[in-house]
Amino acid sequence: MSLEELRNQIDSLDNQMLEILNKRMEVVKHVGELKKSTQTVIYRPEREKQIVDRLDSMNKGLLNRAAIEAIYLEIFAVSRNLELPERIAYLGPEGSFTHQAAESRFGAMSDYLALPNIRSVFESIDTGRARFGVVPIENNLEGIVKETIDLLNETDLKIVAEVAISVHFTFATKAEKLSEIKKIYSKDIAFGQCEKFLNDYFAGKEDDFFVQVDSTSKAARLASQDPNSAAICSHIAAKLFDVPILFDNIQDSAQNRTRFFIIGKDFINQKSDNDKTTIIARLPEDGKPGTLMKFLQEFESRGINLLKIESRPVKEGDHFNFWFLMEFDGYFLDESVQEIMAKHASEIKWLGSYVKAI
Ligand SMILES: O=C(O)C(=O)C[C@]1(C(=O)O)C=C[C@@H](O)C=C1
Repeated sequence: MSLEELRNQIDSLDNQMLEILNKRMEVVKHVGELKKSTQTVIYRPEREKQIVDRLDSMNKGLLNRAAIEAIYLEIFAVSRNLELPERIAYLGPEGSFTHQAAESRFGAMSDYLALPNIRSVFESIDTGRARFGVVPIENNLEGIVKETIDLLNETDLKIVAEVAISVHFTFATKAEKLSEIKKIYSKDIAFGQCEKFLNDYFAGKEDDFFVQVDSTSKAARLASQDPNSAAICSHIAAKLFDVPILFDNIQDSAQNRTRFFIIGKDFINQKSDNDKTTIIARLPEDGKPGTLMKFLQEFESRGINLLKIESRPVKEGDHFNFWFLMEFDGYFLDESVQEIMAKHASEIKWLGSYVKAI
């Protein structure tokens, strides 16, 4: 068949797809009207997962799961915007890994708001400037992002979903030679993830050679303004700010992944077939041995699989007291989870139950 004939086939299929997509949007519009009249939330991550799972399981064609998911995330984003445009705040500026995580979930069509720090993302949701926020929670090499879990403890915002993306760092600079570089900008966590590279090329430099900034894309912007500096940043940020990439993939591990939370106000997911729950536990500070162990046994005895436990200082008085962020398999209304939540009601703050992505 000639190229022209093949293209004619594509045109005809595109016409059919457009017609079907418009039909889908008609139905979505009705869903939006229904949700408006019943005041229910638009974004339903568990329903989106169900749709992708179903399509993947019945799929017999050339598309793989990742391709189906990528196409449908855009369709969902367009659908949600048709139902009710909702703004998404993220730790910016544009080109940050958080931006990449936000786009991987909310698609290119959503209305985004880049904010300078994690606290302002939380505040934007609290004040209604944005409906959802995207913030980093942990990296598999560096560990937890303390600011995010401290803010989850301080505020009443809930976890709507989790997203994980692979992190690749580049070393970008306008300098012609490495010897011309007088400082390197990056985020604390990124410096930590590129230690081997920094030791190979910049061992023995003074502490002020490494300048910590709020985000890796801010680092790229600063490096674009000063040819005697460099940035450790994402590929997109280097491109966005026009800073040439001198070295690519400089991270210590090829398996470098960051996990992000999508947070929202007054948000409760419906149960899916694969949920995770996050809580904060403030156990009594009576100094009795075994308090934490007894609490953990509540999970073990009910067959609940614990996934994570992180301790954070209470920051009151001069004691060494801690609270714990805990994650486990299951949905908050599961009978076994409810038993623990009821028994320890005054000690537990529920942060959300959401589709497990990791
Ligand atoms: O099923 C819904 O609740 C919808 O609003 C429709 C729809 C979709 O496009 O299929 C859109 C947004 C939700 O996040 C989930 C699904």
